[in-house]
Amino acid sequence: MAEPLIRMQNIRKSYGRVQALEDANFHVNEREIVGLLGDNGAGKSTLIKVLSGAVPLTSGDIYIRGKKVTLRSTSDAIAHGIETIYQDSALVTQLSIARNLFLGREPIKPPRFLNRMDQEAMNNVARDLLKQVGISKNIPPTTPIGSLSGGERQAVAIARAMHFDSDLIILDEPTNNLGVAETQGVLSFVRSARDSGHSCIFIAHNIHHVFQVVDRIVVMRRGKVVADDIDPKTTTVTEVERIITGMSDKEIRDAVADGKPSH
Ligand SMILES: Nc1ncnc2c1ncn2[C@@H]1O[C@H](COP(=O)(O)OP(=O)(O)OP(=O)(O)O)[C@@H](O)[C@H]1O
Repeated sequence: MAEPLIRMQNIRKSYGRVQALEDANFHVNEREIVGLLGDNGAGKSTLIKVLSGAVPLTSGDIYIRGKKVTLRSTSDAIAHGIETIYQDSALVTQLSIARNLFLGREPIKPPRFLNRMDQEAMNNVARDLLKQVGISKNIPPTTPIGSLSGGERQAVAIARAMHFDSDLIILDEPTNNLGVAETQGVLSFVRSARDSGHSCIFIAHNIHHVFQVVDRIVVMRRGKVVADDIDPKTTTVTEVERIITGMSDKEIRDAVADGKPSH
């Protein structure tokens, strides 16, 4: 079988005496959207922070396409093609969509020694990207981020990750505080990221949003991954909720072995 894009093996993370991750095993395949679910304190954010280089792991290994990597910082993770989009995705509200897409990585116009940003190149790329994620209608790339809705801002952050060729885009609660139409927009941006060859990890407390967009669901409990191959097409929301909160570890093992949670 092909190596997954990302494999995290026996990951442990302790914060003093708190064991946030306990031998967690997790993987993401190429072109796959994985939904990461779990109750408060289950360890989702810690797992993602370890993968995005934001916190160091205590022990365990991370592989990208089968090659072991060490992620010492968020820039390390970005250099390895892992981009994390938080709710407030570090966009600068006063700057245009185009400038935000290139923040810190602006193209320079020739002659290079004059060090002038290539505004036209940025606008052209921005126009294409906005079309790809489906928000090009009547929104010019020169529009300041401050005048976009929450959903459109998420789209810009996703477009940025797509343009800079992130293999894995991690979305931490991207639909929080969004209305129904905006949520549908964000879900479709996530699908377009997958369709153009990217993988995504999608974390959301709203399990219905997860069901609408992911290819596979992974559930964490008390620092461990307790189910990692739940198919949203053949499993119900109620069954997944039971795995998140209700079932004993043995019940989950039996249910996952049967391919379906028992009733
Ligand atoms: N910086 C920290 N210092 C100490 N303990 C922490 C820290 N961050 C997380 N923890 C603890 O680690 C455990 C896992 O927390 P984590 O935030 O990863 O869970 P989560 O599944 O993301 O929860 P939520 O859905 O509430 O965000 C919890 O017991 C939490 O209190």
